[in-house]
Amino acid sequence: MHVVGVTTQQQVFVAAKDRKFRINEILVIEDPDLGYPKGEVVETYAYNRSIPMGFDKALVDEQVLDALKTIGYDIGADEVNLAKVRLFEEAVQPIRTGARVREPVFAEVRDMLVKVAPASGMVLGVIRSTEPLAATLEPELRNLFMLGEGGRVIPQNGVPFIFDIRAMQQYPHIGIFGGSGSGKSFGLRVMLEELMKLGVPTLVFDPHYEMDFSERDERIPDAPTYTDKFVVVGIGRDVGIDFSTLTTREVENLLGAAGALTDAMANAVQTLHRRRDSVESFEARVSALAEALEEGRQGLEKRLKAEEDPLARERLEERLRLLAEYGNLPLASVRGILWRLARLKQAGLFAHNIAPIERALTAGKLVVVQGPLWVLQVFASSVISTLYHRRRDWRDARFKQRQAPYFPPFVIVTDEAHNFAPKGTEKPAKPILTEIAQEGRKYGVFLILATQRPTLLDETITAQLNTKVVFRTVRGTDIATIREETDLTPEEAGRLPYLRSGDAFVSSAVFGRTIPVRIRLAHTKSPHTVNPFDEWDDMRAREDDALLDVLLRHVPVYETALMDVLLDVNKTLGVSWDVAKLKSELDRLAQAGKLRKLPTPFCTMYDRPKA
Ligand SMILES: Nc1ncnc2c1ncn2[C@@H]1O[C@H](COP(=O)(O)OP(=O)(O)OP(=O)(O)O)[C@@H](O)[C@H]1O
Repeated sequence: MHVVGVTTQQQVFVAAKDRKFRINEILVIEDPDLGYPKGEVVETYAYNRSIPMGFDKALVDEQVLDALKTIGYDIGADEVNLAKVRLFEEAVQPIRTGARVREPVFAEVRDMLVKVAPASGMVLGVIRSTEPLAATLEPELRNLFMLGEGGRVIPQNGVPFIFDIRAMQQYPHIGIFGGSGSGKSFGLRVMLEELMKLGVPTLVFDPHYEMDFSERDERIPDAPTYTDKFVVVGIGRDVGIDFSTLTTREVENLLGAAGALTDAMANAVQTLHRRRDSVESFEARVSALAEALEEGRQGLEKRLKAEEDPLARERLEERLRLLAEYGNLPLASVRGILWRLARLKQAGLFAHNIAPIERALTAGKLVVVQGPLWVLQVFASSVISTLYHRRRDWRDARFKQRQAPYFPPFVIVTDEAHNFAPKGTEKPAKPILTEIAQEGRKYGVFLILATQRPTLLDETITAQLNTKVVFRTVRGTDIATIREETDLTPEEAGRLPYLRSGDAFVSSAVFGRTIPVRIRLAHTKSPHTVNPFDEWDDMRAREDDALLDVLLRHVPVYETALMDVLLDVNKTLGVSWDVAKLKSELDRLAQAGKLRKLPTPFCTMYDRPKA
């Protein structure tokens, strides 16, 4: 391989007769005067007899052709491979044309590619186009994972990409961007496995109910198990919000998340909520006021006059007091609050507290919080604020040499991040996520935010994501956002729509340049990996088996005597079929070969299929 054509201090062309170039591969230029500069292939071209060189004048000019001839190429006869190579560091003077070029050995590029040992970092996959370096890798960097290529499972075939979690202290927060099916969720799973490996306390919001790590991918030998490293909690089932700890502002936010609040409603909440209110005491006050407003002062007074029961009198007097105090609040607003409160209660939001989450995080585990998206948003805002402040209080207290209970540093992870912190609109968790994006580093609280739509994510937050993992992205507006927010070159941005599932560019301040990565195979499987059509087929097969079990108790079944069979089917399967439905099912099973249909002289008969 040789340098050919006009060279600059940033970029050269390299030609080769006997090998093809890989995009992103690293090459060393043997120019001792310049200290053996290294660069990365950013574009490749191949020429042969049918596409001779010089054909596309824009790229290969006379000087390239002359240089090739000088070093012994037979233009037009030989196959010529050409690569545009961008230097990692600008050379102090242009590179000498004709200089020899070679593949590096691993030791020469180690510092650029590997920043931390596999045991201390997140081993996310392989750096693409580093196959030539595999032979010279150190033993501790080999055989760390398996890769999935075209449906096959293959061993690690290059330099591992290991993300130094400690570097987050300096360059906090990670963004994961990619369109549907690009491998974003898969990549997130791999990251979470690595966080569990490292024992980093992690809080995951899982709107897709997919982050469970119990099931191993049996294709991967010796895959670690994660069962004791994570817990899954459901909002309303295991965790919830302790209403009595909420400030009035937080109550307002919560109710607003159940349905937008009008100004009058917000005012009503501010007027009616009292510190340390339980959900019951707050609801009782609001609903008593609603009844009082409905009945009016005169009605209440009339009833009070006629009422003799002391308890009932007390209730009426209480209503009159409420009316005197809050009678100016519109009934519709008060009812609006009740409706929103009921919605939150129905979601189970106030039935539990966050103790299970605190316990698991303190034990260095990963906690997956599941629930419908809107409930998750409400819950996230509350739990993140509480835990962030707990961490902050501990740090601040330590700084001021005061005592405060210890709370560990932690990572917050969410998919569909644009729903939690959208650009332009307010959502319950947005203020706290923005605060953590800006200040979290100081306290050891970090974000990993995944989204299909980076353009819709709040810009303040996007700007704070110091590492961005970019998967296949097709939408032009999202590509434009990614270009603005990363150091992806125009060539790399141009490749974004064509990346395979599981390939990504990692643009990170930690590395100072974009690194192309193939994400490793996850050790565990998502509960959703079953194809939905296979699942449907399975379901139907199971239903058929249950029906056949009943029918075979009655074979041969005569079409003219179906009553007993029907009663048994209805009772055993818990259905309420009529004779026509049973007949059609018998015919369907016969057609599927699961029963035999036989005409007899008097009627049709169904029997076991022949063995
Ligand atoms: N690193 C990888 N290696 C091998 N195959 C992968 C990899 N990543 C993803 N795939 C394949 O691509 C499919 C889609 O990936 P994934 O479900 O992660 O996409 P996604 O970007 O999260 O899409 P969505 O947002 O729709 O969930 C996976 O089911 C898997 O078969």
